[in-house]
Amino acid sequence: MANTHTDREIVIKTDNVSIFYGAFQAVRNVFLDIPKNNVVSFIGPSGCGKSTLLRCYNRLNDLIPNAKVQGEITYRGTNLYDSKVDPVEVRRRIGMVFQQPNPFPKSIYDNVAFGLKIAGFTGNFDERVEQSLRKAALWEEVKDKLQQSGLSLSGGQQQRLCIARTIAVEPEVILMDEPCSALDPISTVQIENLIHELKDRFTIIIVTHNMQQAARVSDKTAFFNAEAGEGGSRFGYLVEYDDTRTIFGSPKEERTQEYISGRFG
Ligand SMILES: Nc1ncnc2c1ncn2[C@@H]1O[C@H](COP(=O)(O)OP(=O)(O)OP(=O)(O)O)[C@@H](O)[C@H]1O
Repeated sequence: MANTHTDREIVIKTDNVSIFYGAFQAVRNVFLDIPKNNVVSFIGPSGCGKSTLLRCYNRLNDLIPNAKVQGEITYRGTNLYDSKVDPVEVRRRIGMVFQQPNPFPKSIYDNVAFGLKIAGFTGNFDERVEQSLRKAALWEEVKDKLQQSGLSLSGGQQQRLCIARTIAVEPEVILMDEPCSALDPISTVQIENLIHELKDRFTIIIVTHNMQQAARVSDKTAFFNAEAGEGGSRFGYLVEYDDTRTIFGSPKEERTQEYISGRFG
């Protein structure tokens, strides 16, 4: 039977990628393709390199001294690490939402408009700000107070504001690094519902510690683990990557089964 997920167009290819911090190898030999309009979860025990790999997809590791990427990451056929590629343009197309909501100390309106200005947007700002806040399921709550500080919002609203800010510049991919871990359960459900709606327009990669969340929101799940290598230091590697229902229902690897059933990690 045809697999609808893997038959989809591939947006990002991860081809034998290893990532180092100085001499320390944090991630080893990862192969992993991200299909268009899928939600892909990265799960695994602490320190297995989920965030490290995620940050490579929009070259945020460039900002970490000593970080080095080996192998090839291609976005729509272009090597993201080619010397001709502009990391600022990469980050416009591949946006990021962080664990702690981090609005700018500016008005709600300006939080969304700011990135547009930087990106050189010359269209109708009011319209784009409203659209972005609507897509982030925040408009109804803030439409009468757009000039109030973004910091006056609740944590869950701040996170949706950060999502609005990210989608305003119309990226194709959104990276989310534990986007709900600082939020209460109701805000978490709102963000999970939002992720469902956003996948019609965006491709989403989400790092999460919450396995139920991975099972609820994602089409595909990548399970990573960490193991001691030569010299005793621990490196992260991809154990198994498949449709989420397979990973949580009938994984091929024993390590995955142990992890999802709570026997380690
Ligand atoms: N800036 C850095 N400099 C040096 N080592 C780092 C840096 N960031 C992460 N590491 C190391 O790389 C390894 C992978 O870390 P990473 O944060 O990617 O794992 P993770 O799976 O996302 O963990 P967690 O689930 O705890 O967030 C760890 O051993 C970590 O200590």
